[in-house]
Amino acid sequence: MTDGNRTSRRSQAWFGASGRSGMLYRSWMRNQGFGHEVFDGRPVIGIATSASELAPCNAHLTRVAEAVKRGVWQAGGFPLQFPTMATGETLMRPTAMLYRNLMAMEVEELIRANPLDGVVLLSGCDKTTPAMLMGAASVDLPAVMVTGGPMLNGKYRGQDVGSGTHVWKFEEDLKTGRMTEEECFFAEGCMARSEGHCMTMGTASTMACMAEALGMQLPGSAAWPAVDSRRTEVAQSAGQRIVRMVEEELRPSQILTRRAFENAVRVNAAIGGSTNAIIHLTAIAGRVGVDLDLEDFDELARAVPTLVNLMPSGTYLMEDFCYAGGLPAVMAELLRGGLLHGEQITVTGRGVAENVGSAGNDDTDVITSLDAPFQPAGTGTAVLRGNLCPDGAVIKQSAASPHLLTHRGPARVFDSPEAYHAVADDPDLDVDENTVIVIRNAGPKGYPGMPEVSNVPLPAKVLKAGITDMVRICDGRMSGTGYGTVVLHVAPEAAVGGPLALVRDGDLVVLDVPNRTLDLDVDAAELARRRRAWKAPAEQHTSGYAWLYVQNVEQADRGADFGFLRGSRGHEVPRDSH
Ligand SMILES: O=C(O)[C@H](O)[C@@H](O)[C@@H](O)CO
Repeated sequence: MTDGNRTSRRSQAWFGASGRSGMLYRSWMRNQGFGHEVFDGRPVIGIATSASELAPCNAHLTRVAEAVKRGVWQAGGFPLQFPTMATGETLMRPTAMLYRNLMAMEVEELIRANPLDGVVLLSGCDKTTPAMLMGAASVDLPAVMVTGGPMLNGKYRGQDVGSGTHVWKFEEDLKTGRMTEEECFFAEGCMARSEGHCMTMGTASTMACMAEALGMQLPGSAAWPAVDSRRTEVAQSAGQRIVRMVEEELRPSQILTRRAFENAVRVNAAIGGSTNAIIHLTAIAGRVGVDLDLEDFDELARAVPTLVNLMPSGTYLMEDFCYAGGLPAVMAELLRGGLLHGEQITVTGRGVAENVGSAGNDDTDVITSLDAPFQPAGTGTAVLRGNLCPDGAVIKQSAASPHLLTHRGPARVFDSPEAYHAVADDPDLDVDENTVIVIRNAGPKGYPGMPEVSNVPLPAKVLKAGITDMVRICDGRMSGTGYGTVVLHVAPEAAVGGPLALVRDGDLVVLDVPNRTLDLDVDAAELARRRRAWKAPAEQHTSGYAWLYVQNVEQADRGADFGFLRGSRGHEVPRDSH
């Protein structure tokens, strides 16, 4: 080993200590059978894993951790695996998003409090990936991410079915009698054929791609299926690489620069990524002091066509994306068009261009070119402003119906998703295809946690008439696997008195996505009168974590992080414990 930094390493403040403290720090570790040599100043690498049977997309990470460990040992480091909390969206109520910041806080504190020189972050789904990145960014020790990989493509009766995306489709089929309960029950299993996260371009796949686009995971990592042996190989490489990163002192603050975020925003547009990426990237940027606002997402993405033809915007699934060349093929194409910062440093210690320069595209149906893109530039996720969303709102155009992107229709307002669900199947519900369904009080403070409730199913009456989409507006989020003409993340949210709180049944809503506006056609004096009469909803929580969350969470346009968690708090060695 050519490493001359052994004695100055952070972990040596524990393991290199003399007297009582050193004995305490080393002795109990030896109950795991480690010999004295592991304390000799070699890089001590934490392997943070969100493995949990309650977060199914993360359940296999213990196996991935074994490969990382192997790599760390091979490179001369000392690997120590530790669990973090896991926030799986499919089981956690009211939403895993309520716990993203808690997990980020836990990751940050665990890294800082322990004798670690670097960390490998293992995560498997949409909230665990940003939570790990947020926590690690706030500590700023060398860190590399390994995401758990997508499930194999769903297969049902000869057709590809996508996790999430087909849940919404099958729900409609059930409502309109095209499918029976038994068929749905069978199809459930067909959508989850292996370990891994959603194999659509939902938020898990998107955030895995974002980690790679930001330069925080090794090139090509995002797309390998969870069960592919190359996922294990890449995990082993990450284990080897983190040891070198510690020696090179390559930290997240050098990787997560404004340019890295600009790359990620453009890659998100090219892959037709989840709207949730906007919230998570904003929150991660907040941890490293990078200014990234909603307008950046719109402006940077406008020049980028959607290149990747994956559900929910398109046809294919993550396995196809992987075999076509995965993210390196997309990034190579964006570089060719001058749309990425090629010199931006990544965890490899090299720039983006060097990492992906030679990547080829093996299926131009799945990953299209800039010359013949799947969808033209400017049709990705748009940021809206107007008197209904002064602090912004977003809409994923590629997953919406083109004919509804310019729409004027009467509002039908529901104070909660439950209020809507209670009447959605009523054949006499006073709605038609022009109605704009407004769901409010689903924002960060209002629900709380900003759940994925915005893409409510269409009213049964409308579905039965053969209508497949309607405009919906909400201050909540939508699953990255979802689709429809749904305006999301309306800020400020209704629960803090945002204009969404003032909408009444019958008010005309004017949506103009090409001009990026969302307005309520009600005069200002009337809105002011309604505002004076508005009363804030009663507090739902007066103690506990949910109370802490509501007190501190910022609005969607700020990334819904806790205000007090913004920025980096570094990795200074804490005081002795005995
Ligand atoms: O945003 C997403 O992709 C979601 O959280 C999914 O993981 C979940 O809704 C299941 O489809």
